[in-house]
Amino acid sequence: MSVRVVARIRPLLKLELDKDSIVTAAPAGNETIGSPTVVRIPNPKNEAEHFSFQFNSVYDQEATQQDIYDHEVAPTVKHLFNGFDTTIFAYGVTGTGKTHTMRGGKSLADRGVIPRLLSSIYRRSRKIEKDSGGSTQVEVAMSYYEIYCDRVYDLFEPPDKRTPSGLPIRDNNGKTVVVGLTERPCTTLKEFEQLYDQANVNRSTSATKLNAHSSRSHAILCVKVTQTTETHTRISTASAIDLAGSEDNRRTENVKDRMVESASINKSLFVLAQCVEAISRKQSRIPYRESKMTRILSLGQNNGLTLMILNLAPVRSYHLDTLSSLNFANRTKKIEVCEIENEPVLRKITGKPSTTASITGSNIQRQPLRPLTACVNANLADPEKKAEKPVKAFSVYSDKSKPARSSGIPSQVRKVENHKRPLDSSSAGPTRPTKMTRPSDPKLTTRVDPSLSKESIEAMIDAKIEARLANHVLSDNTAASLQAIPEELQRRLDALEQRVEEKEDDRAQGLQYLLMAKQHHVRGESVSELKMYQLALPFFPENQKLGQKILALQEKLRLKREEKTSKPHVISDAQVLAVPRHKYEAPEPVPAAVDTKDQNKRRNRSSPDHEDYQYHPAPDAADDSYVSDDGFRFKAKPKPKSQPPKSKVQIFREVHDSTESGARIHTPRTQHIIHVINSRDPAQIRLLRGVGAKKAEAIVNSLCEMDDGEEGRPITDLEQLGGLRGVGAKTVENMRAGLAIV
Ligand SMILES: Nc1ncnc2c1ncn2[C@@H]1O[C@H](COP(=O)(O)OP(=O)(O)OP(=O)(O)O)[C@@H](O)[C@H]1O
Repeated sequence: MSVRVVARIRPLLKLELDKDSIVTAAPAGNETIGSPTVVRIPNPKNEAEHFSFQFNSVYDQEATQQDIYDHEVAPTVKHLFNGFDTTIFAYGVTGTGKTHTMRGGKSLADRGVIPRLLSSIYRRSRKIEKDSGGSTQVEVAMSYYEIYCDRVYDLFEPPDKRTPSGLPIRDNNGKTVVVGLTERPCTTLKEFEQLYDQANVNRSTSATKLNAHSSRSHAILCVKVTQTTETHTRISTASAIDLAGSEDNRRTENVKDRMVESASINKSLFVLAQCVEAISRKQSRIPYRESKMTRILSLGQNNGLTLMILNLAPVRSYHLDTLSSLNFANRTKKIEVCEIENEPVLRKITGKPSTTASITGSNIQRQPLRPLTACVNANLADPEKKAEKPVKAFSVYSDKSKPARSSGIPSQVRKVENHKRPLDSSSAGPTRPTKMTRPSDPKLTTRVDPSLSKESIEAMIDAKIEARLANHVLSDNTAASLQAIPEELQRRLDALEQRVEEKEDDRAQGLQYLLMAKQHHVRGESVSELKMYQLALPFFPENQKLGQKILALQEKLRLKREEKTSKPHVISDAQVLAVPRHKYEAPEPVPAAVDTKDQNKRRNRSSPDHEDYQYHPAPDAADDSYVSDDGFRFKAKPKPKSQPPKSKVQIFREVHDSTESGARIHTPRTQHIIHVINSRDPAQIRLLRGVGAKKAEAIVNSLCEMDDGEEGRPITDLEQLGGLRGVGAKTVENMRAGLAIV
């Protein structure tokens, strides 16, 4: 079963009424009537041509909240009660209507997917209780948290009470869990709404140029439904995720904090795109661990139903962003997820399981919770369980167009196919490999496929270590049992865990550079783009495409410089770049041209790996494949090969000089550094030598602190720069040494 992907085109907003809509919904193929399943958008290079993207369903500007809920979400409710976990997430660029779709407004008509879903859950609960004559009890509990700047915060805790480092997440038998999250029971819709509204106040939102209430975090709501009969308990979870939107900071005009948030949002979405890319290429390693959001979302790993709502803005100003979202969604719809229902467990006679987490904000003791989208049931962990598998009955989402909606707002939901799994799985054909069906006998798992690469074996070992660590943390709730672990063993476990984290940090750093390179590429800033690729290279030293990309960019810049030989003394980005030598010499191949008219033919001509090429707006943008995961293999970060150029121009020797009036004038190099620092743009600052992502953020924070109420006070010399927190003379010297005329 693949992830169901539906697109929703939002209406024009008040300020956009004079703008033209370029994104439209259409029926598939040559049909003129029927439910739209295709998004059409012009080729930015040739408006006469149109790109078409097919999804499971497409909702145009007129679609109401009720339409989306009735057709897409309501059918999942009964599966939730049949024991399937469901995940619904909204994806899209900032300001395209994700929060509107998920949360919506306060009026009845405006209510989004989440309140409607809860309303259905409560209705169904009451019905089940009534129909069973009270022998089945249904309890609903919720947890709600956000991932802000790659840290997990409980939204039931006000920001001032949060631990700055956020809640830890752990893998438990391959599932991701947030440790120490509050879980609140809510017995009525009213109670839910109160808790939900209260928690939303704690969510990080800010005004940007594109959205007055822009979400600065990914918000994950988990609703746990526990059905208890006299003999069994069945738990399933609905996760509703409102992702933060990707942002083009030329358009948001973000500054300071917004930029830092934006970098984190863009990075996590970039990693998500990487995961989707890796899954669609069937790679053995999916880079889930490179961001908390992807770890938690676990797209393609979670069992149950997954629905992605792709939110789109219809206007031209979003053109390239919309294409990029469409490309992403196009890959996502190919992801297969496993349809495994949660099995009921025999109930212990002593009483009902509590749906209430015993942990509250004030209680320091951490409690492991069930995972979120990749739901783990308490029952799964129960080794003694021998419950019969219920017959599965739920619809399988496919890429086929859904049946035509009869009129504007149909009352009938999608036809449901029954895909029943035999009670005895051994009698059926091959079962899908899932975490739940994996043999638990260690002897069975030690057989290693000889075709596995060294890296994938390492990754497996790391995953095992992590799982053991998580088991260890999660299975022993009591302090007493923790103390029982010998000190030496604990120390070694800690060291192992640290090693895994460090590895991932390094790799994430490399990906961060690639992300920045892509951002510079989109802005046409070739020099910065090159710099970012060079910074990424030590993390992926064997990636040939990356090497070729660097060579091609160097060549492009060299040609540009030759054209500008008449201006040798003007310091520019190109001049301040220290270019390391690299072993790759082959010139970069010219990417295939993009067209849609004849998609199939073109597809055959372009790389077989890239079936989405035809949708890429520009030839350059199509050459993204270097960021895919297959070529990257982790290596310990080698020392940078580039050395500062030996012959430096004397003009840079002096930090500053004095004019007759006593005022300081700076050398071009100093001027450049001061200019970059005063831009307060972490992306620019980290181009300076010796400045990583963290330091760039620290510098911007330190500058903001310096403002002291006065907006944007600039630094005027290198002494001031050296005085900033976390900078110092050595860093300043390093920054200067990184600048030279080439
Ligand atoms: N279908 C719709 N009908 C009416 N208004 C809409 C619709 N979708 C979005 N809007 C309006 O568009 C604006 C932006 O929407 P919203 O805040 O939901 O965007 P977002 O994608 O969540 O943005 P961000 O990623 O920045 O949080 C809001 O004012 C919202 O009310």
